[in-house]
Amino acid sequence: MLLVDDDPITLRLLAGMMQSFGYLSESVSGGQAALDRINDTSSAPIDVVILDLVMPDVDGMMVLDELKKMPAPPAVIVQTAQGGIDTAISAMRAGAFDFLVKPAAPERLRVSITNALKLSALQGEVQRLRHRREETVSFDDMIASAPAMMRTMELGQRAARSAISVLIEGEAGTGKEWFAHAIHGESNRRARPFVSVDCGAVPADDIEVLLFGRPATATMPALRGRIHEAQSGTLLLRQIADLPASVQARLAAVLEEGTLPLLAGERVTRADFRLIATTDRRLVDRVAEGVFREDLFYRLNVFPIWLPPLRDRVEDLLPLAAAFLARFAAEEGRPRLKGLAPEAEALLTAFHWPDNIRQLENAVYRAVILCEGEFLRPWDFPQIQTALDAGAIPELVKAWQNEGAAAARTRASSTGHVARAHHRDRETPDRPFASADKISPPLYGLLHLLDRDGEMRALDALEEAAVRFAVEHYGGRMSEVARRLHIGRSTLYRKLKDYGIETAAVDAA
Ligand SMILES: Nc1ncnc2c1ncn2[C@@H]1O[C@H](COP(=O)(O)OP(=O)(O)OP(=O)(O)O)[C@@H](O)[C@H]1O
Repeated sequence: MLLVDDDPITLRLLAGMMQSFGYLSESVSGGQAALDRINDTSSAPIDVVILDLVMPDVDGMMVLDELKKMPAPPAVIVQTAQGGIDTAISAMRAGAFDFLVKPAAPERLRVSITNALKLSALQGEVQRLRHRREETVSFDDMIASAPAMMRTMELGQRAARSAISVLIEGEAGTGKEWFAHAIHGESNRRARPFVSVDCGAVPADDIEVLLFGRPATATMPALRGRIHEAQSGTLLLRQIADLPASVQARLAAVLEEGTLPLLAGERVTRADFRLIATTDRRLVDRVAEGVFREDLFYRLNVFPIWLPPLRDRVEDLLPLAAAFLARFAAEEGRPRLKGLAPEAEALLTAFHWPDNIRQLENAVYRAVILCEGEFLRPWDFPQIQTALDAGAIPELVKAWQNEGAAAARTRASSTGHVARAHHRDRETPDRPFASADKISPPLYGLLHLLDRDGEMRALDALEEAAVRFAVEHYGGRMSEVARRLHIGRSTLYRKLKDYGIETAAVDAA
């Protein structure tokens, strides 16, 4: 979040709210400083700006005008002391996502931020998919801001500027095909064909004809190969390690001679395609094993790029999950779905994702289908939980789970509800990093005592979270909420008002 206001007190208030909501925020005191920060590509990208309209020098409207010129500007929530309808209309016309009158109620601001984040994730995803369809994917369409990806992206951009052959290696589902699209989309061949062949998916007997075509015979017409179709564009050979030996030899010959395979009656044509090959097996090992031709390996390995696995780019995990969630929520008609609950984020972060981004995409899809509330919770990711239970978790998390399960069993056996409590505990590995702060995990674990910087959250923020949870947990039955919290109903209603918690109380009468 970027907080922009010339009033230091407002900035402090907003920063406090952001901390209690669990968002990372930065504050600047003027419009120009805000634009400088948003344009600063060396720092983490800004998702949402909370912008004051009335500021000296560069004011909020000028900031909005500048942001409109950017290809992918952050969502802007405008905040101003002027509540006039004209101001609101001008700000929305200038591209603001929402408009709040100062001082905005925390709950109203939180809803606005949640919606803004959802929208920006969806917009990004829509743009990425459109680019994919139009074959104009660029590196900007890749969700990749992890340090481990920076060098890789730079290599990809360099490769895009020439016609050099590229070998992309990396575990399954790391985004190799997507990366190849980006190289093509940023090259000067972007308007030319992009032809993709999955060497692992085509039967060995057919791949030669598919790739190189065949002249007409007495019974069959001539067939152009994929290699001919890629002329002047890009040829992507996926799973190149699966190419049968005879086809490897032919491909090596085409690359050596630099001419397209002749179909009957054609003139010799110089081969003019950029070759990109991908593999999830180390090609050099395949050469050592004697199953991949060394000469072809050297022809392919001119510009090798290694895509790191998702577990080595944890910074990208939650943005990827948010983008997938936005897409699937839209596709599946779940407009109420707002995002990932912090416990679900912790669960995803603790997992090691052996099948990488594709696995994350599938897990989020499944969770969107399973989810019945507004936020994806740990129990919407049953397979990930099972995998974690199976021992694929970091030692830190494992230690906490054992501790949590033991605590749950002790507590449950003392109340005679062993099965239910254990089940709950398995369903809610709520604070996987809790052992780091030496706090024994609560059974339901929805209350985070520490903020993202590892500092204690303010008491009123904790109280607010507890009240919110209680209202949700008891389905808005206020007498039950008050009874469980050991407070009077009037105290409860005062707290609801103080914290701006809107409820449709079912027993308010
Ligand atoms: N940086 C990214 N941003 C958004 N989506 C991505 C990104 N990288 C990969 N994906 C998505 O993840 C899925 C897997 O990507 P992709 O098919 O490119 O992986 P791969 O490494 O080629 O897989 P395989 O090894 O099985 O061929 C795809 O649906 C793709 O859209």
